[in-house]
Formats: sequence, C-alpha cells, structure tokens
Amino acid sequence: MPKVVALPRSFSRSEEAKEMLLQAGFEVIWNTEGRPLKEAELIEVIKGADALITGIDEVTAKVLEAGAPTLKVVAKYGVGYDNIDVEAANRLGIPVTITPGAPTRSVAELALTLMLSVSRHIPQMNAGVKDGGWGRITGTELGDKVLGVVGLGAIGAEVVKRAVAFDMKVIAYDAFVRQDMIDKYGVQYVTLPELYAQSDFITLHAPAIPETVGMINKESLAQMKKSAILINTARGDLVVEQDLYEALSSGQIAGAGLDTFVQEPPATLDIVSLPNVVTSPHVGSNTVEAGYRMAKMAAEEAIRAVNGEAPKFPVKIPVNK
Ligand SMILES: NC(=O)C1=CN([C@@H]2O[C@H](COP(=O)(O)OP(=O)(O)OC[C@H]3O[C@@H](n4cnc5c(N)ncnc54)[C@H](O)[C@@H]3O)[C@@H](O)[C@H]2O)C=CC1
Ligand SMILES: O=C(O)CCC(=O)C(=O)O
Repeated sequence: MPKVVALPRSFSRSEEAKEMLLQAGFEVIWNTEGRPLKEAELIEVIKGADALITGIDEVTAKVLEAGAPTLKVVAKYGVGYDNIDVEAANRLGIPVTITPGAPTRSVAELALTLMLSVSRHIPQMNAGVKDGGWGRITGTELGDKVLGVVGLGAIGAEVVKRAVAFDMKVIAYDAFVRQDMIDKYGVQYVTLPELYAQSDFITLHAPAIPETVGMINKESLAQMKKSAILINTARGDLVVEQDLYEALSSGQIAGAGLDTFVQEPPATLDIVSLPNVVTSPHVGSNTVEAGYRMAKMAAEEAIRAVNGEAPKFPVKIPVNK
C-alpha cells in the first residue's frame, strides 16, 4: 500500500482530496502536531513514504535523503517552495511540485485586508471598543494613493485588480513586464528606487531568492516616504527585521502589515508589539477555498507520482538561500 505523508494543518479539511487519496489506495499519515514539522521530526515520518505533501515544514537535504529510497514526489501545498531543498531533491531524483494559482486570490485578499487594517487602525479601535472605550482614530484612504507592487506575478496581479477598484494608482517592479497589466490596469513599471520613493503602500509578492532576501533593509527603508506602509505577505526573509523595527519605531515609515516572518512564530515580539504594525500568523492562503484547491492539486500530484506519471507542476530551480 503506498504511503503519503500529508502535513499541512488544513489539508485534512478537504474531503475531496482525502477521498482521492483513499480511493487511490494510499495509507495517509497526518500531522497531528498542528504546526509545521522541523527537520528531525520529518526525518522520522518520511521513512518509507511514497509521497510527501508539505506546507512550510523543513524539507531539508537530510529529510530528502531519509525519504529517498521510496519517495516519489514532494508536493508543495502552495506556491512558495523556499522551505524545500530543491537542489537536493534534484540530485536525488525526487520531483518537487507546487499548486500554482490555488492560493492566489486568498493571499491577495489578505494583502488588501492588511492595507486597510493598518491605514484605518482597525485592530487598535477594535480592542478599544471591546474594552468599553470609544477611541476614534483618524485613518487614511487607499483611494488616489500610489501602490508599489514588488513582484507582479499571480498574487501581485490579483492585488493590482483590487487596488485599482479602490482607485489606487499602481506602480510595479518585476524582471518580467506584463503588457496586460499595463493595458488593463495602467500599471507603470519602475525601478526599485523609484518604487520605494513614490509609493504610499508597498506590497511584497516576490519569492524568497538570493536577489530578494533582505531587500527591505536600512537603505531601502530610507528611500521610502515617512507616510509609507509596508505589506509583506510574501516571505519574512525579504525583510531585515531589525532594520524594519527601527524604521517603524523612529517614524522612518508609518506602518506595516506582516503575515510572514524570518522565523515563525517570530523570534522576538519587538516588531509585532509596535502599535503601527498589524500582523497575522502566515495565513495568506489559509482559507477554506484556497485550502480546498491546494489540497486537491497536491493530492493529484501524489497520485500521479505513485502511478509513474510525470508531474504536472514541477519546479526545478532552487529558491533556497
Ligand atoms: N503568505 C502566504 O500564505 C503565502 C505567501 N506566498 C508567497 O508569495 C510569493 C508569490 O507567489 P505567486 O504570485 O503565486 O508567485 P509567481 O511566481 O506567480 O510570482 C512571483 C513574481 O515575482 C517576480 N520576481 C522574481 N524575482 C524577483 C525580484 N528579484 N524582484 C521582483 N520580482 C521578482 C517573478 O518574476 C514573478 O512575477 C510566493 O513565492 C510565496 O513566497 C504564496 C502563497 C501563500
Ligand atoms: O502552507 C502554508 O500554510 C503556507 C503556504 C505558502 O506560504 C505558500 O504557498 O507559499
């Protein structure tokens, strides 16, 4: 009986994906920890598995080596695969797959949620009113503001659509220019320094790769407007957190909405305790709908792999640091 290790917390909510695996004759090993697994834990559970469905667990070279004798696929439940050592997987002949498009709308909606929450001070007022207070904090509109999108791929594009509906003007930085974004939404491609200098809101949607890791640092923060609000639903590694902490504390920038952190949960509460920061615990794709799509697509990849079929959405290029 083929064995699949299914780790993402919300995978088990998808009845259809579960049923697909059971119909395909899989024994399914669930993650009962309720959190992503560390390398040492994964090394134990991976042994003898034919397929691994992973969220943001530590799929290192050692994990892949432990699974290599039987492992036929590592199916990422999502799109950001920086938690998987793709180079080691390539070397061991284990395909790595992702679920492109499945989390897109949910992450875009969270980016907008964070923009609105920071600019309208929703968490502070919510806490105040629940506490019996009536502290009315003056906010700012999104309308007529400049949104700078770093990484105009699937999620970035969905953010643009929504931002334009809020009457925002959108500028973007990406190595690839999408003509449809220019034609349909009037997106203007700019250099990174231009984006930092002109944006009222900056939203990150690029993968964690050597070119992007640490891109939000003392230098880039110094180029931003004092009224700028930074949104990060991409990866914590894009930000030098100490530099962001200093910029937010000193008024170098006005606020931040953060879903992702270098270490999750964050190593210290310094940034998240700041009054001008709104956070969430890496839940960009954590919706019923995205979970359903990601689970189905990842289950399909696991089934394809045990049937000896080629993966549908393989990734080859490592994005690890
Ligand atoms: N918070 C969450 O729960 C989630 C976070 N993510 C993150 O969002 C990222 C983006 O996802 P998608 O839009 O689906 O990926 P995508 O591959 O469709 O888009 C990424 C875009 O970034 C661009 N890019 C690459 N290198 C760049 C650089 N140096 N500077 C600027 N742009 C660059 C690419 O050209 C591409 O257009 C993922 O890599 C992942 O890290 C994804 C899903 C859920
Ligand atoms: O597995 C998760 O919960 C997060 C998924 C994610 O961040 C991604 O798709 O890049």
